[in-house]
Amino acid sequence: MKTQMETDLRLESSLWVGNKRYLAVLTGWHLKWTEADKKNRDKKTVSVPVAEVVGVEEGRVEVLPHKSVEDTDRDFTVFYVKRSNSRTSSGLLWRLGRTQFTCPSRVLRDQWTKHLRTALKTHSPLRPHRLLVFINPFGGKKKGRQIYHSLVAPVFELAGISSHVLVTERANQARDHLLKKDLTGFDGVVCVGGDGMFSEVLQGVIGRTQQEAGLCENDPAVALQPCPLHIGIIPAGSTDCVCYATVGVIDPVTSALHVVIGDSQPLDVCSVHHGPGQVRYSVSLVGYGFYGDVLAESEKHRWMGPFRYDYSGAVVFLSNRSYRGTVQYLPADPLMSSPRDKTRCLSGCGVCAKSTERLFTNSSDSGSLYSSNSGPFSNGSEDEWVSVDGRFKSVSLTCMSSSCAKSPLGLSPSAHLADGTGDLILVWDTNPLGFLAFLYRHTTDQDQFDLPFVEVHRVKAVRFALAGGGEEAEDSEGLRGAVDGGDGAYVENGSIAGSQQHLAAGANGQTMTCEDKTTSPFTCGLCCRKAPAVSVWNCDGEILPSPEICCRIHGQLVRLYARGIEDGTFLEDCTEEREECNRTCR
Ligand SMILES: CCCCCCCCCCCCC/C=C/[C@@H](O)[C@H](COP(=O)(O)O)NC(=O)CCCCC
Ligand SMILES: Nc1ncnc2c1ncn2[C@@H]1O[C@H](COP(=O)(O)OP(=O)(O)O)[C@@H](O)[C@H]1O
Ligand SMILES: [Ca+2]
Repeated sequence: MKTQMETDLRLESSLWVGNKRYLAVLTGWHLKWTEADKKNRDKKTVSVPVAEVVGVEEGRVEVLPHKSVEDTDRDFTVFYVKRSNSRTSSGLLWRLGRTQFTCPSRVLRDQWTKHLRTALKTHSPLRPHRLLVFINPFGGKKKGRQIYHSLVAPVFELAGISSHVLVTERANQARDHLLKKDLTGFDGVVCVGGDGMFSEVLQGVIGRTQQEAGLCENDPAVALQPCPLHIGIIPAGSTDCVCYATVGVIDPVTSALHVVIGDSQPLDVCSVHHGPGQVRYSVSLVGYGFYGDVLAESEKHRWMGPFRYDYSGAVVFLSNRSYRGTVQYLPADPLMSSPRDKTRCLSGCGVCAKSTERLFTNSSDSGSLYSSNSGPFSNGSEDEWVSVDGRFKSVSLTCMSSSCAKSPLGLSPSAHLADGTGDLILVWDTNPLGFLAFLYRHTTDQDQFDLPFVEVHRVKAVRFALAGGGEEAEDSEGLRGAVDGGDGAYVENGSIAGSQQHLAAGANGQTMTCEDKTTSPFTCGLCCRKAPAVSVWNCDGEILPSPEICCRIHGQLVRLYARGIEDGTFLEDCTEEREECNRTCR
């Protein structure tokens, strides 16, 4: 049955596209046009959901690479999302589709543009009108500014979005701006950069929301307030994992289109409490051991650009480290899903949809995870925690698959973007060949969890402590203790990179100075009599100063301008008209 709105918006006319006549129909939900002068079986219909119309302009208009307008009074141009057939990565590339229609009269042209604009307003309530854009000019291959101005700004302009653009001059400028400045009137924040830049925006947006709600974000017991501002990511970094895992492709135009049509993807966030009053938020990797060491090593080679991770990965792999620790985790409900169930979280994911209901109605998944009068390491449901003590190559927690170009299925291929859980991956100490096999499987579709020294658990919270109170670190030969007032592992003279003599963390904020005074703790690892006993945590590309942490997953705390990964397989062999297909072709 048609709604009143659909009836009001319905328009049907015979229009021309080039030298062919089409029957064009605007229903409440779709704009369709079908060739009029062909026999039935040859007729092709193009159908665009109104929600995917980017803009409507009078005249014959072009936008990319440069804007040009031929102002004729019987023409109008419709811009919309067009999916590209090329399948180079896990999701679908979006392009700006454009069709120029010619009407029999100016009156009819004005009727079409008016109806289309009304339909857009009615169907896409989350389309942004005003955006705050942060560009990191130094991220990735240093092309952030160019990417924004040549590929993204024209699309924003076409969609009638007004953007306030800030090119950052220092690290944490975007975070500080979001925490302190007036944000009235902005619908969303867009970051042009990599995961580090996204992380800054995440800290700012979540922090600001909690400040305004009067909540203490440092207390792991507090149920955090979901953030009203949407976040858009224009990929221009090195790993771009958050973009890859939520869109499926690293492509600035695709991401810009998700922003302008006001797509909305909820995202789980992990709060990582790493000392009294110290919290950071992560959506992808919280990793100790291998991933922490790779990040610490890579910071010294930023000049290499994205290749620094390959180089540092090789250096760290060759240093063959493993670390002792106690990992405790609070398992998620095994009936909901499992990290080994071979499903994938795709656009419109049923597991995430069910979780929305559960997360916002069931208090046991939100506020009462920790009782507010007890610390994060002791709470009402202590007997539910599982404790594992041992020596690990790596300990990783991820709220999403964390897929990226290096690993198209990610650290945990069946993880969900918005189910309120994270996946904890424990890789026990093993021989270098075994660990290489584990790493290599990330680049293929082989199951990286199907190895005897790997385990994976779906969890709601995790705690990590140095085994034996960090005694092993203090005992390490080749390291002599030096108290430095609480900075953490691999802090080089108080900062992460840049000095000659390095320090390694001991327990309780104590750091150790390497006697050999080599430039890097990792090359040192090959020459010191004993390797450092403590690694660092990699929190979405930032090094945490303390090895002892407590993490809690907050279901659907933020929203991205994205819709999850679209499964393109159906488009290729789809014989239905797009509006009949209830999968990707919706
Ligand atoms: C023998 C082949 C080995 C290949 C191993 C592939 C494993 C890849 C898993 C990558 C997970 C990425 C998780 C995301 C981390 C980012 O937040 C972080 C910062 O990114 P950016 O701000 O864009 O610089 N990136 C990393 O920590 C890099 C990890 C690279 C590990 C090899
Ligand atoms: N203008 C700037 N100068 C130096 N560092 C910056 C600037 N703007 C942002 N940053 C920092 O740069 C780091 C890396 O940025 P990112 O965009 O993630 O690039 P990449 O993916 O190459 O690491 C982030 O941690 C961010 O805080
Ligand atoms: Ca999740």
